[in-house]
Amino acid sequence: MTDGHFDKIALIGIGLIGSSIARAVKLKGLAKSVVISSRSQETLDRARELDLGTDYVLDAGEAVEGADLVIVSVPVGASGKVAEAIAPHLKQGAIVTDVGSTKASVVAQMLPHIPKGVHFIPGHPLAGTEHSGPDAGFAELFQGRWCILTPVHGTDKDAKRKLAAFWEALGSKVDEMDMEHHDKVLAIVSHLPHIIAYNIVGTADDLETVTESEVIKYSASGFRDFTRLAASDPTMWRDVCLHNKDAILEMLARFSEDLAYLQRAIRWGDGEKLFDLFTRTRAIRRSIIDAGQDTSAPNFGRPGPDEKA
Ligand SMILES: NC(=O)c1ccc[n+]([C@@H]2O[C@H](COP(=O)([O-])OP(=O)(O)OC[C@H]3O[C@@H](n4cnc5c(N)ncnc54)[C@H](O)[C@@H]3O)[C@@H](O)[C@H]2O)c1
Ligand SMILES: O=C(O)C(=O)C[C@]1(C(=O)O)C=C[C@@H](O)C=C1
Repeated sequence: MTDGHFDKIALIGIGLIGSSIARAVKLKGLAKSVVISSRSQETLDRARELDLGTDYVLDAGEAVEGADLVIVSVPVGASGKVAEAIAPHLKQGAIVTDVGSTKASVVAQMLPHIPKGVHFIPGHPLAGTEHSGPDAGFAELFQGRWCILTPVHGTDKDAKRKLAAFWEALGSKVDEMDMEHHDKVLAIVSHLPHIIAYNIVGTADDLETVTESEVIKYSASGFRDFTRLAASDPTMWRDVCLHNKDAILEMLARFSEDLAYLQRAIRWGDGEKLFDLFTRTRAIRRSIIDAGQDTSAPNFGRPGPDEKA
């Protein structure tokens, strides 16, 4: 097998991430066979209609028989049960990975079930959208995005290299993190933004009853752009919140302290504090775009022709 290629890949879960992997593997010819497994016959039938793989099975254990690479792409709260189901069917030397948005909990759930001689290397592609299901995926999803691996102690270096090469073949940049550090970083850059988006949509909806007027109807592009994340899958984000609870609560506390600072500056009319904060944070947002991390609206946030940079 050359770098990034595997004879047989098994995809457990074929939603946005699983189907994006399937499409990219097919486009780049990274596997001789791709077995797709979903617990839902309807989802499996749709995956077949979309021609995402070579074989389609309901039973995850059957799917991983003889597989060289197994990728678990299910809500993080389900990863332990999937690991338990596939464990007896994994071949020696196989690589098992996941794509879960939290890592410490996934490792705690999956690692106890992984047999000796099988390489478990947790992963997380920092790429996605607010959409779900096999129709939502696209081959380019991972292009130019980070994929974080959080190897457990004693991980085989050759297996790790093969998995990193696979993600690089999908277009990702690969880095490694300790799983606890990953969960803290993702709590602020991903989990908190989703929680805030869900929350503000709820607040706006509640205000409609309080103001006895239509609030959401008059929301403009700012509200729409800010709350895109609130369209994300409830099952996925329920699980993220429950399985990264400590890091999320720590970041929520920090965020609330900073919000109190902002609230106080508004209450006391401290325009200088507000201006300084907004200037600093706008520069940070622009640096994210300049670093090429934001592909949603490449020109969004850049200074207009009449704006000072
Ligand atoms: N959506 C994103 O932007 C994104 C980005 C990076 C990582 N992830 C992670 O990828 C994983 C999959 O997310 P997604 O966006 O592809 O979700 P999705 O809802 O699009 O697909 C989830 C898949 O898991 C299956 N599934 C659901 N519950 C299951 C269960 N209890 N047992 C077995 N299979 C089950 C579904 O049938 C579906 O095939 C999650 O762990 C998520 O945290 C998501
Ligand atoms: O772009 C989006 O809509 C996403 O939610 C993708 C996103 C994120 O950036 O927060 C969401 C969850 C992940 O685990 C990784 C990426």
